Amino acid sequence: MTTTLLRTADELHARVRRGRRAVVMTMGALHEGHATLIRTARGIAGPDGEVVVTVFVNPLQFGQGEDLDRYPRTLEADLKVAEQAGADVVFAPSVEEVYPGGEPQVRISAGPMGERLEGASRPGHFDGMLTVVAKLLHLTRPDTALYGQKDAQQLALIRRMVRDLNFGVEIVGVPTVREEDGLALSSRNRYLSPQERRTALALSQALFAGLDRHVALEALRARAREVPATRARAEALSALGESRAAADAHAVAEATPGNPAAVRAAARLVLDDAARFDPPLRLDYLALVDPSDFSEIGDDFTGEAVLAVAARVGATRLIDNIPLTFGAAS
Ligand SMILES: Nc1ncnc2c1ncn2[C@@H]1O[C@H](COP(=O)(O)OP(=O)(O)OP(=O)(O)O)[C@@H](O)[C@H]1O
Ligand SMILES: CC(C)(CO)[C@@H](O)C(=O)[O-]
Ligand code: BAL
Repeated sequence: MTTTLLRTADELHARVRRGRRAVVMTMGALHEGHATLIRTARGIAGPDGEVVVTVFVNPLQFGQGEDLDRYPRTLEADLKVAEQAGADVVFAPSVEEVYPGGEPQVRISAGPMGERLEGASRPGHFDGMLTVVAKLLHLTRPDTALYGQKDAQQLALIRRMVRDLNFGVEIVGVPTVREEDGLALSSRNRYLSPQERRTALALSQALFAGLDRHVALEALRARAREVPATRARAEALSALGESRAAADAHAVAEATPGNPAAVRAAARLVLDDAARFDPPLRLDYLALVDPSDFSEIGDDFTGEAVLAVAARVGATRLIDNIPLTFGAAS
């Protein structure tokens, strides 16, 4: 398969559409995470449809002092990755092509969800991101658009925009692709020195520590449901001198409340440790949130949640997250 490079909206519009169109939006510097999105898009579009990959470093979503100028731009290599993964078209417009009148005066507002976590650390980021996503959806007119779970808040906001503003496009989320040691693939990983990369591993390790604690507590919780009179049982076992069994039954009885706090604490321990590494990890946030609005979940929360982390290592800011389900088994 040969991938066609298009640079202008006119070229894109002149292209005769065929079958189902699936779009993957990127800022370039493509890696295996992007390739996975493109392969998934190929599967959705099928052999008779088409896959369009956009490559555009959007100035609108970068704040002052962020890495807009040094963000890697590697179009030649990107074309090869896109082609190998099955893209029909790479649409790589210039800034002037996307914003012909300069910065747009009318923009999408991300609302309250866009002010939390990433939005609090990067004011205006999500307005700029949604504005370009809206433009790219209008330019590429896909049936389906795919985004990575790695940028969970971005994915949630795009879903919200599409629903709230009736964009009429299917949004598909793709699970995070990781290195073998757990580090989430990210274009910004290429900024890291080997020492910084070692420290950066703490992000995913913290999430997995939170996940391990979560799995253990959910198992206890499920057992608590099976044994209704657990506290009474613990006391009875204790009275009989069965101290280990009593301690176990006690843990089951106490497992129900406080799971989110315990998950946060387990992750936090790993991050606190990494704050003492050389170079140190500087935590921006660790949060356990409801993915429908990215607000912190309470101790009695049940359903899908996201454990999210953002931190700086040297001059590089990285994010990662992991989905967790509370009270799954009933
Ligand atoms: N490791 C990954 N797994 C799955 N999807 C990913 C991964 N990394 C990026 N993506 C997705 O690829 C799309 C384009 O992302 P982008 O070009 O910003 O790459 P990135 O690696 O996230 O870069 P950055 O370092 O800027 O965060 C987004 O939908 C993003 O969520
Ligand atoms: C969705 C996106 C391409 C918009 O610029 C960007 O935020 C990204 O690469 O995740
Ligand atoms: N990967 C999300 C885009 C950004 O960091 O600007």
